Amino acid sequence: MEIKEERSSDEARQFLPSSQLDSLGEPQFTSIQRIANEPKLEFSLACKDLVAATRDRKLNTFIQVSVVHPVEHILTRYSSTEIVEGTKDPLFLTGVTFPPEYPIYEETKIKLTVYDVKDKSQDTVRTSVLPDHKEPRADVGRSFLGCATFRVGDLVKSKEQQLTLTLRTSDAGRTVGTIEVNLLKMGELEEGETDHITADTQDQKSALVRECTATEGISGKDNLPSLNAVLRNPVCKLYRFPTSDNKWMRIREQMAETTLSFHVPKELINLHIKEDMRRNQELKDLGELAPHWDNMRKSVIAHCDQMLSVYQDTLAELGKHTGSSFKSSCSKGEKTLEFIPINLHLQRMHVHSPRLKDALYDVITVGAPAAHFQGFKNGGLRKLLSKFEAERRNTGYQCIYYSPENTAKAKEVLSNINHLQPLITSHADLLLSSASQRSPDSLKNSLKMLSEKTELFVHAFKDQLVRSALLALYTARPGCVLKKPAVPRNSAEEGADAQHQDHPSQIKRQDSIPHHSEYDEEEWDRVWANVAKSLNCLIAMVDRLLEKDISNIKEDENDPSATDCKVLHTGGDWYEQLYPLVITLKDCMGEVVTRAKQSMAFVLLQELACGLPQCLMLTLRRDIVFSQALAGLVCGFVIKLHTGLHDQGFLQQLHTVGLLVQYEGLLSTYSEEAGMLEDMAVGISDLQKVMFKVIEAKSEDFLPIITGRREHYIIEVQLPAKMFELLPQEIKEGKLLHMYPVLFNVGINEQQTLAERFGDTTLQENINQENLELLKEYYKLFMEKMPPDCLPHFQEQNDLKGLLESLHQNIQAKKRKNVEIMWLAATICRKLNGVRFTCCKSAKDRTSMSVTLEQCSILRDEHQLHKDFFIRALDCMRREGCRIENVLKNVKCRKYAFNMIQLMAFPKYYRPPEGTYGKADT
Ligand SMILES: O=P(O)(O)O[C@H]1[C@H](O)[C@@H](O)[C@H](O)[C@H](O)[C@@H]1OP(=O)(O)O
Repeated sequence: MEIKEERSSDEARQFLPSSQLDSLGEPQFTSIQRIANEPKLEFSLACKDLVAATRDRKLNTFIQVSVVHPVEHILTRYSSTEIVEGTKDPLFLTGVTFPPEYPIYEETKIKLTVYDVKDKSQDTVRTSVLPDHKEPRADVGRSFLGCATFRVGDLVKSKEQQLTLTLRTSDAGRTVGTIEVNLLKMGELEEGETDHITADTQDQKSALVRECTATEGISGKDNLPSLNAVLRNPVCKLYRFPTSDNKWMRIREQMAETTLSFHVPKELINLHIKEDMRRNQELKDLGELAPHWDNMRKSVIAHCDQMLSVYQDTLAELGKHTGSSFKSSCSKGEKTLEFIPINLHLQRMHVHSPRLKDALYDVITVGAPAAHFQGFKNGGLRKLLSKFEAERRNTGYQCIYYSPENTAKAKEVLSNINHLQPLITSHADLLLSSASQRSPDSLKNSLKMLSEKTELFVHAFKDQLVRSALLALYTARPGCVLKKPAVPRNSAEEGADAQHQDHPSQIKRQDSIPHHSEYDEEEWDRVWANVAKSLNCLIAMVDRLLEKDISNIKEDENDPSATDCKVLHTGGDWYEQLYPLVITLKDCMGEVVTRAKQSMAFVLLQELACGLPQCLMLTLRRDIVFSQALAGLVCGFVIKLHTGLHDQGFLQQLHTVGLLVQYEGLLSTYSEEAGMLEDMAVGISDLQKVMFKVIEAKSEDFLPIITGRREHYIIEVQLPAKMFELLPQEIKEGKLLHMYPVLFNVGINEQQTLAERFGDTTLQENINQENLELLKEYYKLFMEKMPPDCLPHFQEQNDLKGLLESLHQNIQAKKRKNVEIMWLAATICRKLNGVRFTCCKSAKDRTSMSVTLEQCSILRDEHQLHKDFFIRALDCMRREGCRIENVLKNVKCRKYAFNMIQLMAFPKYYRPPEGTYGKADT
């Protein structure tokens, strides 16, 4: 029989014979009845009276689960249980679950093979992909005990929902015990069913009682289309753990990749290309410049064009990418995948425990957003940006220094112009068409819109920066050069900045051209004020026309015979009277636009020229890091929105306060990872520039839409009409939703030991301190804006206050590898309804240790996991759970990439179980 190793549900299609592939939707096999979006089949396993090959040997067993296809009889290795030590009656905590899309039918057979593990560290079969031997070799750390096969239909139709199978040796001869298969129904559990099993091993001391209670479905089948649009290749695991009062709780662990890994970066690069093309055009449109400035412009444009082609090439490459929707850890240094987040996944724990409501705990796991291809030789963004800014200030380069704030302001003014000018033009045209139709209401409306937009437009130029830049540009025109800086009165660049706002000293003034004293500073005021004046004229004219109209109507009421000729006469008048005023408004606006655009483009020219080519490389680096961070954030937001749709408190919090987004970083502050942490800190902080908006989907394409520019992005998340209806009015009306990202980092590996002993940990300390302040600000806002009883977890305000205080103290304490910081920050985040992220370099090894620890700690603290089973639960999740599958899909090997030295350096609960770690090609 042919053997295959199960990978993902997508690949599950490969297990079907080609004749079946076409009929996947309508198989000729009997499908298993199930609830939409719920797993197809779930069962738990236990063995009884196992017989060891040699007497006196205590058995350490696990079961390997394989699926036999009904037609082709291909055997697919599907999953395994954990190893239960020292008993002939093992009860396995790891169950088996088949996700909704898995091709499994009543006719499908399942083979259960029991192995005895002799040496856990040598348990290579389960840590790598090897064919199943009919007679497994005993020299690989385990030996075959026996196997049994059953038909899925027999299990689902059995009266007791249970099968007891005889285990036989492979020659179908000797009986070596029995296996009990218990069907589980997570969504619709029966009341009062109990099953007492007393374990006889050290780990299974307590009497285990299985009891099921009815549950409220929380997976939300209505959410399917819009959630399915972003989630891919789910992996699903099932466990049952005892509670402190000897009941069973069931845990479904899920992990899925997301199409957003590629969608968001592609959208973003597209926007960068548009933004940069527009900027390059604006530089070209600066008009005639003196030779010094013109050469500078040429050089800047050449560099910018080069950079533009880098973005275009990357986008083209990403366009070719098909297949998997995640970037593996091995691809982190690939140039064409620079913008894609590493190993981005949703990690979900669904808890169904007796007497408690079902609960979902989500963590987004992703590699630290960082520019791996550019490398970390000179550090990361945090250092690079401040170094660059300091150098730019201090070098006497031949250009004018504008502070980062003023450069950002210039970009904002340009963006406002580009946004408002077409709007004003179209409202002005609407006004004229209302006039020609002689429609008073529509005239009033279009005038209202026109006034609003024109006021915004006029307001956009109030900044002193525009004045100072206009003068600077004036002096940069051909023939005008100055000895002295051309700083106008009340310059925007005050204090230190003003000293640097200078022209190249070596350029001499030519006497034939105007001195800056000849510059008419008031001219700009006049041009600018003309827009407002021409708007006022329009308003006055419309008022007059409308007044006249009313008086005509009154007259008509007295003399109806005069109506016809008046309508004709005054109708024509309206358009004719307004037309010249509209043209004047457009002309005045055009004049302002030309001047303002050129002056602002001149500011941008300085920014670029001062730091070529580093500034473009830094922008690229920042874009790369931001793209990775944004893909994760969008994924986190979409999932949070779907799970919180029925929680009115959360929705209110979302639009009144905003969303807390908490990142747990596990990077060390030593060597390259310090650079990664610097990148990550900037990338996360840049997420403050992002706002979300929820819109109703008009088609089946639910993917988010991104608009904006580097300083400010809006992400429109689409929901189907039925779900959109559930939102509060404010969100439905398009209220922008704010993000509050915070990062807390605690390095835990051997590199961090080095940093603590011989290096420097200030980077981590500073980041944690800064982000604590941000978290406190969010908490303050939350307390001000939200009623105290609005959150499900928010029973005691003091709770949160105490946690924040404790976090504060732990950060101050500067204790080594203080993982308490992470637990506190994560708990605060959950209590504040935030989105949780966990990141290390690749989100594969350390992240897996951390999320599994977090899951088990939640089970202990919130769901009464029996304290004796804490470590066993942790080991189950690490050995057979979603995260080892994550390792497999990244490096094609089921081993966490830790060696003994690394392990010894980890805090105790971050160490994986024996046999699950070792050398792997990462
Ligand atoms: O997922 P990570 O923890 O970043 O993986 C690390 C691992 O912790 C470390 O022990 C190993 O030596 C590798 O550096 C892993 O990183 P890769 O990015 O190479 O997977």
